[in-house]
Amino acid sequence: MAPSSYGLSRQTQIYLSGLQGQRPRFPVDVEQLEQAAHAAMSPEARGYLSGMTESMQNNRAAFERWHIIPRMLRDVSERDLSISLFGKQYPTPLLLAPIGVQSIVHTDGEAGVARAAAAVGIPLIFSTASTIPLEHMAEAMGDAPRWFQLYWSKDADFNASILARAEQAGCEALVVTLDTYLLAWRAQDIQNAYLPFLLGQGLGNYLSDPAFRRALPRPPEEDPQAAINYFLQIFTNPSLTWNDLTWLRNHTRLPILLKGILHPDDAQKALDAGIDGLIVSNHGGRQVAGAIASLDALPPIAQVVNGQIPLVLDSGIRRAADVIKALALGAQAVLIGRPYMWGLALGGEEGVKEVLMNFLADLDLTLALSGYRSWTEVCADTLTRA
Ligand SMILES: Cc1cc2nc3c(=O)[nH]c(=O)nc-3n(C[C@H](O)[C@H](O)[C@H](O)COP(=O)(O)O)c2cc1C
Ligand SMILES: O=C(O)C(=O)c1ccccc1
Repeated sequence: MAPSSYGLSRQTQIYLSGLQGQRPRFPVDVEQLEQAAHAAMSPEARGYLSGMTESMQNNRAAFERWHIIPRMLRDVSERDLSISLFGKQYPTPLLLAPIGVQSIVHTDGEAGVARAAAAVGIPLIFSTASTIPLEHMAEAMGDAPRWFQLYWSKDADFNASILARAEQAGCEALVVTLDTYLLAWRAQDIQNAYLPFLLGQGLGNYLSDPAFRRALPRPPEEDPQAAINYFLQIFTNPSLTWNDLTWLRNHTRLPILLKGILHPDDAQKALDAGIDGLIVSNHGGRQVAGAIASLDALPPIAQVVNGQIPLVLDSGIRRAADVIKALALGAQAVLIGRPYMWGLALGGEEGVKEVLMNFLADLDLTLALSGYRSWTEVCADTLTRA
């Protein structure tokens, strides 16, 4: 992979545009970006995207308890930000988290995010709960890398069918989300009595699926309500256990990552089951109020896993320094969630692109200024406890 120059070229381009009187169109500072995006959204979409605020603050506090100790005079003129996962090379350790119902914040929705991810070169994880079918997102991305996230439903035929479709659409890995087998008590959504599926949003993969359609009394075009009801009936499956993972292995050739692992004993169970990777995540603080911050869960999990399989972290990644902290504590990659949705809410596809290009520039410069040329050099010594 070519040495990185994300940072310097982006800075130069922005400063030069400034000479022509042009300023960035969207807030560069991530807190201001969030505020501006919140102001641009409907109260229902804002409530849905935010979820539970106290668990999110817990995630942020965990990042703030670690500080980077920059190192000097180490020739960082050429940098390589790339990583390799499951035998594939990716340009940076960033991927876009699977986020359902993107259509509620902007009409560009999933297609806009897919085009932006492909343009910027950050792999995208398709959510099962996308408003458009995964094939449409794949088409919008050309050859750019994508993974698929599965909400493991009660309908085995649908599960098998959607896994085959994801493989067919060029997804390179399968993320199985374990922490959302019920939707949490989310006060804002309950207050707004708002669930996007009831309005037909987020059902693209279901309505287009032959197995799902076979289970309906009439086609969804004739009887949308019956389709929504069936979706609500099968969407999640709280009866799953570790034994069910064999079914998955028999239905996909892709590497399997489990998303939502927070306890080292669960990490051990995943290793015993022959799982290929873990996503250490508390679902962006959206499921269990008072859950451990994912960054705090990472070191004990990294100890158990001991390099046997890749670890990915999400929940609270907001800027480059957070990525360095996660990698120093044992992750090989991270997922960005809400920040790209804020870009989408403010500027559709262009907004997502801008947020991601700023993130990459920050990542390149912060890695260099911390004294590192590549991720292999980042380790426990990189950080100190605040
Ligand atoms: C609006 C919204 C929808 C989400 N939908 C999904 C989903 O469909 N599948 C999934 O595995 N995770 C979903 N997540 C969780 C994200 O994948 C990710 O774990 C979380 O957003 C990361 O935290 P961050 O937003 O702080 O970066 C969703 C998160 C949000 C904010
Ligand atoms: O809202 C969520 O956090 C989430 O994961 C989800 C669940 C179902 C459909 C879409 C998103």
